[in-house]
Amino acid sequence: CSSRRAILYVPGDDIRKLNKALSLDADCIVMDCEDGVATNRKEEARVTIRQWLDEGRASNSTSEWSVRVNSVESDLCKEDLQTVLGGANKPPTLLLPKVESKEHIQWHMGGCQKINLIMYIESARAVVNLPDICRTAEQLSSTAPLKPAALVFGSDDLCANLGVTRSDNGTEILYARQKLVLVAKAFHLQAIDMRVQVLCFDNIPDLDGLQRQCEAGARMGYTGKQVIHPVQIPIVQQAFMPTAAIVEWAEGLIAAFQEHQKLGKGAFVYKGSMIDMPLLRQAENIIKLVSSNTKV
Ligand SMILES: CC(=O)SCCNC(=O)CCNC(=O)[C@H](O)C(C)(C)COP(=O)(O)OP(=O)(O)OC[C@H]1O[C@@H](n2cnc3c(N)ncnc32)[C@H](O)[C@@H]1OP(=O)(O)O
Ligand SMILES: CC(=O)C(=O)O
Ligand SMILES: [Mg+2]
Repeated sequence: CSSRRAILYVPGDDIRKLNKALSLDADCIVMDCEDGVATNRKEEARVTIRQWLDEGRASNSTSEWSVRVNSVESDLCKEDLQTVLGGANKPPTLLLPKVESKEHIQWHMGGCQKINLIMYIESARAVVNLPDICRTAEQLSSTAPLKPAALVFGSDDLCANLGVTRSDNGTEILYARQKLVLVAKAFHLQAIDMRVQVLCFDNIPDLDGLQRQCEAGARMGYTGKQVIHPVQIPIVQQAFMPTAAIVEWAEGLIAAFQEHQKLGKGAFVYKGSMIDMPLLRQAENIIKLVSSNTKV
């Protein structure tokens, strides 16, 4: 299946935006019950999402239509799950915000079926407990119906929790951003990067800033990013797809590696760099990324 490069939030109570999302090419649409929905509209969001699923509104869409419920600690989560999962058409993926401990995962692993699980890491406690959270999710998934699929870096809530204000490049949360990607890789989870802070200057979308931030995230090992507006989708999708030049380099390297193996050479020079097994693996990762990002 294709990986999630652009993950678009749509407030679950906003029918106009849900309809709009049908015409967009986001890899994953997040129908939100959480922070994009006003407190007095939570019920409206749940019911709208349930209806949307019941009516199979997105059945022809190539996007993955997922749902972000409210957090375990919010007192809204149980009702969200009952409504959102309480019909025949279940969302393929559930996003759990503000996961802070293995107990939160154990709470969720209780009662639903064969659904991908995406966990938000967005507090100091969550960053500290991250390996424990992932290990618990992995262990429980062998018997429970939720399948851990990805970690989301919730930079906005993390900043609120840390008592800092986010800068555009996010140096104040760099450690957490790097830790998340490292732990995600250790547990074979996709790492989904933070959303951009600045949307536009003088009403003109800051797409260059978005592009730069995607490239920085991709260099760290992230393979997708959260977006909140349609205009951001193609920039993110392109930034998380290796360029033609990189693919050509990787293909050439793999071919040269095979030739040198036949000659009994484990190390050789290709386009000015020393190549051995780890470089082969890096090149293979690029080819895998291209095929997982190509929708069929
Ligand atoms: C920290 C977090 O948790 S992030 C997640 C929570 N936040 C969100 O979910 C916010 C999602 N985004 C939005 O709601 C909107 O983009 C806003 C409120 C920021 C701006 O909305 P608008 O003022 O309507 O933006 P704008 O006028 O530029 O929109 C252009 C078109 O795109 C649509 N659109 C904008 N955002 C979205 C979206 N997220 N999903 C689908 N369609 C959208 C608008 O409805 C509009 O469509 P129309 O021309 O058919 O009316
Ligand atoms: C996206 C999100 O939930 C956050 O940044 O807090
Ligand atoms: Mg959040």
